[in-house]
Parts: sequence; C-alpha cells; structure tokens
Amino acid sequence: MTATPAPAEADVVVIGLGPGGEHVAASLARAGLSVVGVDERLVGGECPYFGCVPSKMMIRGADALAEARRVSELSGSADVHPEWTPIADRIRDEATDDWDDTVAVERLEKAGARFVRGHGQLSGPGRVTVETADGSEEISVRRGVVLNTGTAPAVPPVDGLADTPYWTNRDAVRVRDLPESLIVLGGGAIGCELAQAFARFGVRTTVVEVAERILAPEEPESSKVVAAALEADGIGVRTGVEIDRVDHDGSTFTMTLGGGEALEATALLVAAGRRTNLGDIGLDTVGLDPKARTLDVDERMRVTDGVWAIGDITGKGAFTHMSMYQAGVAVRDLLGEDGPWADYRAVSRVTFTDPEVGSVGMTEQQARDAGIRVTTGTAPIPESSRGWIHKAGNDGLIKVVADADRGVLVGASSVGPNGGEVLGMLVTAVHAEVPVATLRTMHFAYPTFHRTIETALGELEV
Ligand SMILES: Cc1cc2nc3c(=O)[nH]c(=O)nc-3n(C[C@H](O)[C@H](O)[C@H](O)COP(=O)(O)OP(=O)(O)OC[C@H]3O[C@@H](n4cnc5c(N)ncnc54)[C@H](O)[C@@H]3O)c2cc1C
Ligand SMILES: NC(=O)c1ccc[n+]([C@@H]2O[C@H](COP(=O)([O-])OP(=O)(O)OC[C@H]3O[C@@H](n4cnc5c(N)ncnc54)[C@H](O)[C@@H]3O)[C@@H](O)[C@H]2O)c1
Repeated sequence: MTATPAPAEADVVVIGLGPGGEHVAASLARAGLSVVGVDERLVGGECPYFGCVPSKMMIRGADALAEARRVSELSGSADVHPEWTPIADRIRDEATDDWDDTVAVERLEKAGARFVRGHGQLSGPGRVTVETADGSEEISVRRGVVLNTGTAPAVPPVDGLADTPYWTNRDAVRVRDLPESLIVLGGGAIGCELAQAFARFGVRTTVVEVAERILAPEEPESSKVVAAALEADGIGVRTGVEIDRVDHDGSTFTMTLGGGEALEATALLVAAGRRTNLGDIGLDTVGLDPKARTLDVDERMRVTDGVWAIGDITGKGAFTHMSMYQAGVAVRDLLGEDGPWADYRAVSRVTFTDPEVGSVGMTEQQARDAGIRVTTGTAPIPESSRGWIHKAGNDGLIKVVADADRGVLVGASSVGPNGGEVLGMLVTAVHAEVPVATLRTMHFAYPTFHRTIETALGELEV
C-alpha cells in the first residue's frame, strides 16, 4: 500500500501573482515567513505583460506623433512618418521579455518565496491545491491564503462575436502589423486609450459604446472633452448604440448596429470590461459564494477566517496602484502590525488618453447620491494663461467637487496636458481633507497648468 504523501506546509500561500500578489509574497518572504506564490500564467499579472505597461508604451509613441503634428501650428513644419515596429519591439523586448517571466520568478525566489506555476484553488480551511503540469500539489497553510487572481477580458454575448477572430487587450499588445481599420467595442479606459493610440498610427478607428457617453464613470464634462479629442484624431465615436451582431468573412469584420447600420473593419478589439477570476478557485470550500463576482473585504483585506483578498477581485477599483495599496495592508495584517488599514475616500485614477483624465474621490453625481450638500467649480484649461500659451493640444478642464457643509473637497477631475500629474495636489487635498479656505491661500506658480485649480476653487460656494 502506498502512503499518501504529507501535504507541503507554508505560513502563507498567495494564489495569483498580479502586482499586489507578487508584492505580498516577496514582502512576507523577506520578513521571514515561509511563502508559496502560485500563478498559472506570468508572475506580475496583467499590468506588465498585457495591460498598463505595454499600453502606455503604445501611448508614448502615439503622443510623440501627435505632438510632432502640432509643430505646424506652433513652430514650422515636421514630416511625420509613423512606424509601429519600434513600439512592437519595445513591448516585446523591454516590457515583456517576449512574454517571459523568468526575471520576475527569480526576483520572487531571491526574496525567499517558493514559486509554483499552476492553477491554485482553496480546498478547505487552511488548504490549497495546485494543479501543475506534473500533477497536483497539496499545501497546508498555517497563517493565511491571499487571493489575487485578477481578471480576464469580458466578452459580451453579442450574436456571432464568439465565432470571429476578435482581439482583446492580450492580442492588441502583441500586434506587429497594424490593421488598416479597427472597430473598438467599448468606450471605457481600455477602449479609449487603445483607440487613440492605434488611430495616431494611421489606423481608421471607430469606438462603439452602448452607454450614452464614453468614459461613463468620469464626470460628463470629462467624457465630452475626450470624445471631442478622439474625433479630432479622426476616430468615429458612436455612443448609445446597441450591437445586433458581428460577422467575419475571413478578412473583414461587419458589425451590425441596432438600427441596421453596418460598420466594417479589418480588426475588432473587444474592450467591454473584465470578469473576475473567481469561478474556479474553490470559494465554496471555505464557505464563500462560488458565484461571487467580487469578494467583500474588511479594512484589513480579510474575506473570512484565514483568507485575504487583494486587487481587482475586491471591486474597489481595478488599478495597479489599488492592488499594491491593498497588498501593503494585507502584509501589515499578516505580520501582526497595527495598521494603517484600508481607506478608499481618495482613490485616484488616470486614463491616459490625450488629454489625460485624472480624477480622485467622488464625481459630482456620486457626492449628491451620498447626500452631501455639493458645490462645484469648473475652469477650462484653454482659458488659463498656460492653456492659452500652450495652444495646440490644450483641451481640458479642472472640476472640483466640495462638501459645502464641511468646506473640503470630496472629489476632483483634472483633464488636460499632463492631467494625471496635475491631479497630484488634488489627491492630497481630498485625502488629507485640506480645507478649501487653506487651498485658496496657496501660491499657485504662474503660468502652470495646476494654477487652473485656483480658478476652479474660486467658483466654490464655500
Ligand atoms: C489594457 C489595460 C491597461 C491598463 N492600464 C492601467 C493603468 O494604466 N493603470 C492602472 O493602474 N491599471 C491599469 N490596468 C489595470 C491593471 O492591469 C490591473 O488593475 C492590475 O493588473 C491589478 O490586477 P490584480 O492585482 O487584481 O491581478 P492581475 O494583474 O489580473 O493578475 C492576476 C494573476 O493571477 C493569476 N491567476 C488567476 N487565477 C489563478 C489561479 N486560480 N491560480 C493561479 N494563478 C491565477 C493570473 O495568471 C494573473 O497572473 C490596465 C488593464 C488593462 C487590461
Ligand atoms: N489608465 C488606467 O488606469 C486603466 C486603463 C485601462 C484599464 N484600466 C482598468 O481596467 C478596467 C477595465 O477596462 P475596460 O475599458 O475594459 O472596462 P470598462 O468597464 O471601464 O469599460 C467597458 C465599456 O464597454 C462598454 N460595453 C460593455 N458591453 C458593451 C456592448 N455590448 N456594446 C458596446 N459597449 C459595451 C461599457 O458600457 C463600458 O463603457 C477599467 O475599469 C480600469 O479600472 C485602467
């Protein structure tokens, strides 16, 4: 009779090594805990290989082209000849090592963690099972399991779509030969960023969005500025449209819209949101709902006894900086430290279109829905001294949302050239609840873009 091998043991197992999971595994290992990190794909997750980093490399190249094209409005002439190969090479060689995570695995192991490549799942309280290429491994966990399984692209149930060779972000970042034309299904952050990047390289692009406006989570004013900027780049922006079906004849996609109109393109990018990787990780074995779309976490990132969750699966904001922030919280809790714990009042985010859309905290509507007595101030960038001097490419605005009773900002948007950088002081203001009266007494250097914040603050009835 063969005895069943005793399960391996670890203080902590991290299932899914997105940006936050990798940070948790490395930090706890460095602190002396025995840690197993499990990932079925690439250590580091979506951000470095298929998300933030490659998309921002595309955007960097695309924005350089746009800026060069502005020379004719400002300082002479420039012949611009876009080439995709330097972008594709940079993504393959500098960003992703040709989608190889050897360096990340070595970094993790150097920190003292053990890495297992395979599909991890909970198999009961304090137990994890990993299906690897060589079979199954059981791990008995002494202190806790941290879930960081992230998301995959969501593909909407549009008739015909599933049978076509559509792209998701994971294909778009690997493109070496640009298509002649592109339909982008979805006008969220991914759709808008990638549509503008491809269009600036000469791809005839249309964005198709079911909602009444693109970038719907942002202020309506921000959506309007970005829609106009995309249109100025020659992009068709179709909002409030239903898609009836999608066909592909071997070379061309045909997207039939609700009213019968047909759009054609040689490529189709699905950027219609994400689905969380929660369906096959054994949630039921620890008493959690196996159909959950996100996991409810407390301020220490605990889901239930012995289980922590971080990143996109917590539904607190699908951003790399959120995953890293929550990782820091979970590490402190797992090491028995005394906080600080999670606080989501001043979550910041930037959509890297040109103009960039930075925002923090609540939108005006969210603040009203929360029962706050709201006062807002808005100032257009082109009417500021710096915006006027900047001229070509100066679209944007600052909008501040204040609680009139408390005299503090609860949200703000910064749309414009370097809008994500200008956002910084607004994040400080919302996070630290700096009184509007104090903000108004600041020195705002002339002529900066951030000086427009002073104008917007002046409009608040506080
Ligand atoms: C195109 C694009 C652009 C983006 N741009 C930005 C940006 O500019 N700024 C920003 O802040 N955010 C951006 N994001 C979002 C950002 O990528 C994510 O929020 C970030 O990766 C954090 O995700 P995560 O930590 O939840 O996990 P993920 O990065 O999704 O990683 C999860 C990991 O878990 C693994 N995994 C899943 N299930 C299992 C399992 N059962 N067993 C083992 N392993 C498993 C996966 O293989 C993966 O490696 C972008 C996303 C996309 C798609
Ligand atoms: N710069 C950044 O920080 C950045 C960049 C990209 C992505 N992200 C993160 O990744 C997440 C996912 O991005 P995303 O853009 O895929 O998702 P999203 O949810 O932000 O946007 C998806 C869009 O697709 C639309 N849509 C859905 N089904 C549709 C249909 N059938 N027809 C037409 N339109 C449809 C939705 O109305 C929505 O506007 C974002 O929420 C964001 O947190 C962040």
